[in-house]
Amino acid sequence: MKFGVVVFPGSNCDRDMINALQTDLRQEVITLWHKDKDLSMFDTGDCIVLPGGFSFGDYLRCGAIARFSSMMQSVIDFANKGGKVFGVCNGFQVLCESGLLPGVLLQNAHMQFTCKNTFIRNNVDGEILKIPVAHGEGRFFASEADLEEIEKNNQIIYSYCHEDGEIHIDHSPNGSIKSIAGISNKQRNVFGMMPHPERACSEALGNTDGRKVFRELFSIN
Ligand SMILES: NC(=O)CC[C@H](N)C(=O)O
Repeated sequence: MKFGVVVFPGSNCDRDMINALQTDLRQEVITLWHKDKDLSMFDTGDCIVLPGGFSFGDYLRCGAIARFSSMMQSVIDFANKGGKVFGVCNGFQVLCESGLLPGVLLQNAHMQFTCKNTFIRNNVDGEILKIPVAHGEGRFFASEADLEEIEKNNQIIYSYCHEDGEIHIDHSPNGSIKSIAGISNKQRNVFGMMPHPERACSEALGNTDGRKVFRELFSIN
């Protein structure tokens, strides 16, 4: 399986993502520039990754400008053909802005940028992972109708929780509705999450829980 990592002006987690995929997970990675649009080297078994950062300086709203880049039009077409797309942090914000995922990421409830380890629960197998967050606008919100759909289709892939697995708003770093840390689309080929699994893939960093996220979502070894 091949991964394409899209770089926007202001991306700052692209190197971490490429390094985690290549070095820690031993995957083939191609770096993509936001002004290009060619994805012909990927097939639908591959994955396009939108990394974290401050694309276009977070002006207007996080992800609102990146969503109009020529590469994003190709990424939307790729997703609509069934290709896998994964957005982390700013990448998640871009996916919501582009309509590939429902909902929106609002400013954190406490109005501050937060950078710390959090615990998240995988809602498929209940596994609890320690993964860091680093964002100012990570409070997931969706309309009542969208939220009903998201829950009905089991699209909440990760929820913030306590180390023991309890889900309560107090354990959320940003006040997300339903403690949502990550969701998928209904077809399960587009995924977005605020925590950064690529920052937790190396033994040198003292945490390899992030590898489990990539393995769970993309069935890689
Ligand atoms: N690390 C990131 O991707 C930051 C995301 C975003 N720009 C925010 O502060 O919310």
